[in-house]
Amino acid sequence: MSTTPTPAFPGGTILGYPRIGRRRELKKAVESFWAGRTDAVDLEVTAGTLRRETARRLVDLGLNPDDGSVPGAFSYYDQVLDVVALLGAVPERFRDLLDEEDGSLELDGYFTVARGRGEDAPLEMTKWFDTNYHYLVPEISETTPVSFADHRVVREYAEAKEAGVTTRPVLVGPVTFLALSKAADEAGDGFHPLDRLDDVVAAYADLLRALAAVGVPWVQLDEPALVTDSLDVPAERLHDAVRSAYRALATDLATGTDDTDDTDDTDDERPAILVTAPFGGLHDDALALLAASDVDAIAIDLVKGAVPAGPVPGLEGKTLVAGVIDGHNVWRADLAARLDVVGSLRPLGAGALAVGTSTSLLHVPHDVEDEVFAEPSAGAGTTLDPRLRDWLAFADQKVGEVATLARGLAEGRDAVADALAASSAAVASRATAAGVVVPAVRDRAAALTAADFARGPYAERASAQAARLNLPALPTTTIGSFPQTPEIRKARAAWTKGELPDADYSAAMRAEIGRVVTLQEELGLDVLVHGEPERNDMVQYFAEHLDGFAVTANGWVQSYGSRCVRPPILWGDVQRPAPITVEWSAYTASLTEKPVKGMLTGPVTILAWSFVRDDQPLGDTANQVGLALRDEIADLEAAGIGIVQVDEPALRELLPLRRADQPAYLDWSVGSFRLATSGVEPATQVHTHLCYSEFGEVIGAIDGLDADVTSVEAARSRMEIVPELADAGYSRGIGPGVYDIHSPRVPSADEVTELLQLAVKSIDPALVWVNPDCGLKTRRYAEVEPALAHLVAAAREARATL
Ligand SMILES: CN1c2c(nc(N)[nH]c2=O)NC[C@@H]1CNc1ccc(C(=O)N[C@@H](CCC(=O)N[C@@H](CCC(=O)N[C@@H](CCC(=O)O)C(=O)O)C(=O)O)C(=O)O)cc1
Ligand SMILES: N[C@@H](CCS)C(=O)O
Ligand SMILES: [Zn+2]
Repeated sequence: MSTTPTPAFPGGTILGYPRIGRRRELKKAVESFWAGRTDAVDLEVTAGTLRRETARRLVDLGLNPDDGSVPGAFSYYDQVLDVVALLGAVPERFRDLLDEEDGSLELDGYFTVARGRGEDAPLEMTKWFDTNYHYLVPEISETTPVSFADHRVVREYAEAKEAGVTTRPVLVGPVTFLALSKAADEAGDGFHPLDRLDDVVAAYADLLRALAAVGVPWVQLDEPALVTDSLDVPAERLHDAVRSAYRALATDLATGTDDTDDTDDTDDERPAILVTAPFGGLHDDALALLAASDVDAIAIDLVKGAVPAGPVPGLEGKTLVAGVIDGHNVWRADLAARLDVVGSLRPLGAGALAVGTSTSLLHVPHDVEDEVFAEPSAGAGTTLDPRLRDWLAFADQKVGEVATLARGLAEGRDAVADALAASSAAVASRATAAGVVVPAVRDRAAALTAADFARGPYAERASAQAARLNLPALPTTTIGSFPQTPEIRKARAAWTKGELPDADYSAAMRAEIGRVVTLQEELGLDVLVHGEPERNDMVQYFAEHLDGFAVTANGWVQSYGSRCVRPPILWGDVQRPAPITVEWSAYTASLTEKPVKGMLTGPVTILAWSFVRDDQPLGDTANQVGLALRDEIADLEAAGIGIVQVDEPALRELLPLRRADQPAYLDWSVGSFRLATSGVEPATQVHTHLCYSEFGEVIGAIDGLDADVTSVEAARSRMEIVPELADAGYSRGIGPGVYDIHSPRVPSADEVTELLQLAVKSIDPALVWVNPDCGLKTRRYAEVEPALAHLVAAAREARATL
């Protein structure tokens, strides 16, 4: 039984912090290691410096250096992969990478599991709850090795301690780890990774003993699986797992023999345990279970989740960490209102309350002060409107907010009265600022009718498009982007800095488009694209050209591994001051006789990959973006572009984690896409593209988009989605990806043929298009050229057999 060290984290805490570095130092160090320019020691030195600087920075920002309030949440690549490494739980194909003595994985091996090796595919990547962060999916079977193999967490604690900060190691919890894993190929029928819970928990217990042995006061185990009901595990099974895991970790390991002992020499078998449940409301049953367990603190998300009803038996011996500062968006909080929410937890009967963030701060940029604030200027526009400075809170500002609220909780509101007043004033100034509400935008949205969301019958569209486009059976195309070469990036970097004049930059991009068109013609593709060289990112680019958005200079957020994005900030009503893509598409069309596909990012994806305003329903914001895109599509059509693709890769990502909330989401998300695309003539062909997720759950919505052609990621799952779509009655064009662009591997023509045959077996071949899984921006030409040549050859061969 634990005697709880209450109150925990009286100065407030955060659940995690960005780890890529303020200037992407980790990204650069990791990529330089991969390229062989530096060795593992160099990388470890850079990472160590970054970790120490982070710990000290968090203390400077107000977190207590001595009581485990500072999270130790570093990762070289991904926190789920870190647990795979902790346990040595790698798939069979990577077992040779494990150390023969202790089953651990060296840094090189760790990256190999993440990135693959020759024919050995890396772990699959998928979205982390409803964020734009991707984790690696562990593959577990009855025989996967599981032990406490890697002591990195212990070493990193010692490193921070040495630098004067007592950190709280952060790990994905055992239940979430297994709930998110998939059964490895060799697993028997009916096996679920959770069948290995006892083994995994035993390894975590060994880790906790090792942490206790070096005096770690607190450990954090993240269990976001407990906020969703849409995993493939029944809630009862998850709850049984929670009961069993935390009995073994919290009850069966002794702790608290002497909480006042500040030496490292105790009889504790484990540190105090904080279990967190970010990204939504914790299931009532799970809260009850955790409260009844012997864990020492529970963190709940009070941004996405509601205040639970109380009292909750068992909480009296625990600290409840109130996640009132939003870890997933960038708006400065109304601190007085947030303090009220903390106060409203009193009826739950917790032994103590602490202030925290709703999620890790991994999902927001480092620091507002890293931005350049100036009146909007010409050029690429990474300066921020000075008004935004006062409205925003990135990770560092959020730590300050947590510290202020904690002080208010401990000492009373008067102690922080000035800070509360300043935050309320900032929130109020945002509400009334010019551009936040634009009457013309509101009037246009209010005048919409059902007719604005619908096109004419598909049969009529299909025949008009066939007559106009005159395409062969199994038409070939690509998803839009071609490789973003170092030359393109260099030119854009120079242009952004003002070192390359607009005309020269534009000429460089046009030259690139010319090369991409020539290549596609030589390859024999049927529908051509311009290759998107002018886009830094498929969302940021549009945000730069729409009113109501701001973009940052240094607001990098990790998307996966070393890849980062700078999510735009959607702060006001959205409108399109001028056409965005028309000039590029029209120029492309002037270079070829083949049909050219215009390329836009859809409203849902623009919202999903931006920091969105929180002062109106997301559906209203989506319709504003939808209307701006509708105007863009009308202009493309007027410029003679006969095919327009509107990408919605994030349609699945924004799907609410609770099933009850999903129908309303699907309604507005599908609606905003239809609003964007329904203004065109029947002869204009609308494509959409979906990737990065399992789309089985949104099959109905894919049909509801009413696009003439839908391309979907399908190569790795071997066309799994095609029969699912056919069974659901989907009967418009479908382009299941036949080239897995996530891998440097070049598929042979035979492999492409095999995938194509699988597709045409389960759906009318007249509907099938031939394309890669996604855009080619992250690949190199040396891979893309042969892969596309094989794709075209396979399509031609298949045509002959139809
Ligand atoms: C499709 N995906 C996307 C998601 N979210 C988005 N917002 N965008 C997406 O495309 N989510 C799901 C997936 C995630 N996938 C990816 C894939 C690839 C990246 C990626 O490559 N990111 C790049 C940064 C891209 C970018 O913003 N490029 C800019 C700036 C480039 C840069 O760093 N320039 C250097 C100078 C370069 C030089 O001199 O050579 C600099 O500024 O220092 C651009 O092209 O202008 C990355 O590097 O991580 C992300 C998500
Ligand atoms: N048109 C985009 C879609 C990515 S999801 C591209 O090709 O990169
Ligand atoms: Zn894609």
